[in-house]
Amino acid sequence: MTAQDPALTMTTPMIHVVAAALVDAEGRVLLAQRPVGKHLAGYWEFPGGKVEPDEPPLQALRREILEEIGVEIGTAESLIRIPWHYPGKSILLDVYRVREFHGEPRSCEGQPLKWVPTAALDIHEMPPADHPVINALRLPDRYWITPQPAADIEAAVAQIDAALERGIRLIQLRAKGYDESALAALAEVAQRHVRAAGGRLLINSRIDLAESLGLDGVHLTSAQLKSCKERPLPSRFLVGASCHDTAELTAARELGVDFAVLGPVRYTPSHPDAAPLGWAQFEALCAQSLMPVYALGGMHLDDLESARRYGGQGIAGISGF
Ligand SMILES: Nc1nc2c([nH]c(=O)n2[C@H]2C[C@H](O)[C@@H](COP(=O)(O)OP(=O)(O)OP(=O)(O)O)O2)c(=O)[nH]1
Ligand SMILES: [Mg+2]
Repeated sequence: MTAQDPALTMTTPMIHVVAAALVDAEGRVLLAQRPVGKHLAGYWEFPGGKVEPDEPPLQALRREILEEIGVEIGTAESLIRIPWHYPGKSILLDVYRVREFHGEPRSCEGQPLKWVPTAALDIHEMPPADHPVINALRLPDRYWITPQPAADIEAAVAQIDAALERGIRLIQLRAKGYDESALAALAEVAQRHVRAAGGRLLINSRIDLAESLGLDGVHLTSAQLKSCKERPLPSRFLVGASCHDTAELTAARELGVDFAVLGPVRYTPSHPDAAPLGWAQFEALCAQSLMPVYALGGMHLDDLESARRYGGQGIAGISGF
């Protein structure tokens, strides 16, 4: 990710910018090209603009989208907020996902428009503040971590199939008790099943296996965050990381991981000594994280709404959902 201007952090007033990721029936997202002569000219962005003084953000979003692309939007779901410092200018990029809109988007200000499948969104043609937004659009709202898998591979795969059946599309394979050959065998079969369902499989901590078996990615432990000097796998892999505090979230960001899991939000019997963050602290940490963050620790399906309200991508957990 492009470095921010450290001299600006704290001092410059933040400009609140609202933007809409309009999603069509095929799952494509609308991008608009910034005009010549404006800040970040030529980059492809999510349509939107500055919130006026005392204007509620959602009202600003409606106004900007009508002004720029001539459509009226229905429900807008808060997706992610990225505070970003450009040289000479600091923004809070506040992005909403909009699936309901009336009318065909048209260019009202002469700006070129295009629909892009989320898988094809390209960081190189989008403003730096938008890079984490791409991950937020691609990631689901539930991240399931396998419980200690059953001793035999068939039963372990059946657990994964059951999760796919429940609509889970992002899975972390965590199989601590498995020996080397059983782990590789399980990972290969699990990956095939998850991919066939259109999901993604990350393996816990084993960067080497993610690469050699061609898995979708790896989930780094907080200890690995300290030992890794750079992002361990290229961008075609998904890299997640376990974080508990600001320092770990900062380390994750500096490594360029795609998303974090943050917790424990609640007390959990699996980590009786860890002090729960609670939602207020979860929210404060998310707001500065600059990446999608899943809430972990005692999460159930009915916590999903809170996780999203407090700025998270969704919930992560082993049991619970
Ligand atoms: N709309 C939008 N702006 C973005 C994105 N990413 C990003 O860094 N920005 C920056 C570019 C600008 O510095 C600022 C948005 O300002 P803007 O120029 O669009 O504001 P506006 O539509 O209200 O237009 P105006 O005040 O210049 O007439 O946020 C994005 O995805 N969408
Ligand atoms: Mg604009």
